[in-house]
Amino acid sequence: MEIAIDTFWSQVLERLQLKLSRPTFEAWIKTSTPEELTDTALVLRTANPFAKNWLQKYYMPTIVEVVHDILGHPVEIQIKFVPGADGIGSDDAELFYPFTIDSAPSEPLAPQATNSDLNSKYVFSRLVVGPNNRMAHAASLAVAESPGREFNPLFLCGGVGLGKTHLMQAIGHYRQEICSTANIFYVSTEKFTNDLITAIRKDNLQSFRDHYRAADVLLVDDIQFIEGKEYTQEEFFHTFNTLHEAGRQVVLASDRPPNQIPRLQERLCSRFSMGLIADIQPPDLETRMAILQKKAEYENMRLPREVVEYIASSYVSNIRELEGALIRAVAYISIAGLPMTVENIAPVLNPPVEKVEASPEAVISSVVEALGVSAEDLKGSSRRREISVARQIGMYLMRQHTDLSLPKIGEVFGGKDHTTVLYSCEKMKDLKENDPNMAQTLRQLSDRINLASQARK
Ligand SMILES: Nc1ncnc2c1ncn2[C@@H]1O[C@H](COP(=O)(O)OP(=O)(O)OP(=O)(O)O)[C@@H](O)[C@H]1O
Repeated sequence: MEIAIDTFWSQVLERLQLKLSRPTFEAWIKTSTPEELTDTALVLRTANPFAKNWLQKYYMPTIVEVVHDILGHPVEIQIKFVPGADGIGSDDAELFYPFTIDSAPSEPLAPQATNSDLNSKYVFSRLVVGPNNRMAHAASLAVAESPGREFNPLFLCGGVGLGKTHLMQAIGHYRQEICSTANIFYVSTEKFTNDLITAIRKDNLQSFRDHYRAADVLLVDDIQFIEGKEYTQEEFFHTFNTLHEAGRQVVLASDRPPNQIPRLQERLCSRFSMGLIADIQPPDLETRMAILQKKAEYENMRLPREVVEYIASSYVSNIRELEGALIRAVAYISIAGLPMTVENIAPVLNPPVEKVEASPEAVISSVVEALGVSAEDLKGSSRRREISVARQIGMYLMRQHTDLSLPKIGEVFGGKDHTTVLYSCEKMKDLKENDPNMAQTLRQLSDRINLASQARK
């Protein structure tokens, strides 16, 4: 009997959903599509190369069994991934966890074994997956399902508040669920260092070593803070080697890739880079909206779409700040007894960052320090891309943080015309709204200027 491909696939999904865990189903199966079904073959297309690998390696027998059951005869199953055809990298790529504001939140995975090192909220099911973190999510899930195999270490890197800790701890929770006796250690680099210092002080180095080397999965957060700590690096090197050689999984999180961590021993740098470096970018508007919606669902809040869009547009580069803004807005609305509208929440959200008046010198030196150009470059006329972008950023920030007129700003930048200053300001304003990376850079620079200026007051 002939069966329509859509009907067939819904039946497959229905059955696989019962056989597989939710994150596995959501990440690997639900994102795949059947491309062709004949009497003898089924061709499946996956959403990313990880999914192809993973389905082939670990889920083929389950898929074969389910397909056989539905069709009543065996077929050959081919799994393929076509780069570019899946929406990876495209702006409108769909999210892994579709949900609507009116639906009840789906249950987070109930951990069967709890681990007091881990925050119970940082599970895969609470994480929104968008184009910004899709690869990091897929790699984390792969590591959680099959630690110590392919990506060892997994090095998660990305800016502040973008979900590195969340992903890392989700690996820990998921692994602990699969294997309740596994030793899952989550530790900040600071705690690792402090434990080491205490062990040395108490002349107890062996028990420190025994402890960390007993990990089945070692999750180390903020590894960039190991920079320059020679003794910690030495000890971590040996811990890392022992675990790696024994096929145990190491996951590291950092705000920058290993080769950009200053004063990191070469041998550690090369070890940190030998697995997979998965970066997390600032989320786009659609993903930010999805994050707010998901958060609201878990808190049992109903948010009008325009409110979600308004908050998501105001906070671009840090998900922690985005969540903080939502909490502030909700608290204000409930205390004031007002309806949840954009007009009502605007006063507590705007401006997200207080602007502090700064001197032109403070702006210049912040740009120089952060972007690695010289003051002469900023005042000169070089058209090299990194210099001209730094100059435009400097002009924009000077407009934001000082009272100088456009011609005066032009003077500070080595006698540029006021139309050049205006053009730079407009361009940066536009990029700030549309380019999450630039928004993050401008935000960090603004924070730096604020801090420097407050310190001087
Ligand atoms: N994709 C996401 N979906 C839902 N929530 C997210 C997502 N990414 C981050 N968050 C939430 O944002 C907050 C900050 O995330 P997290 O602490 O993991 O960031 P981080 O990158 O480790 O930050 P830091 O650099 O400060 O250590 C957390 O509450 C986390 O749950």
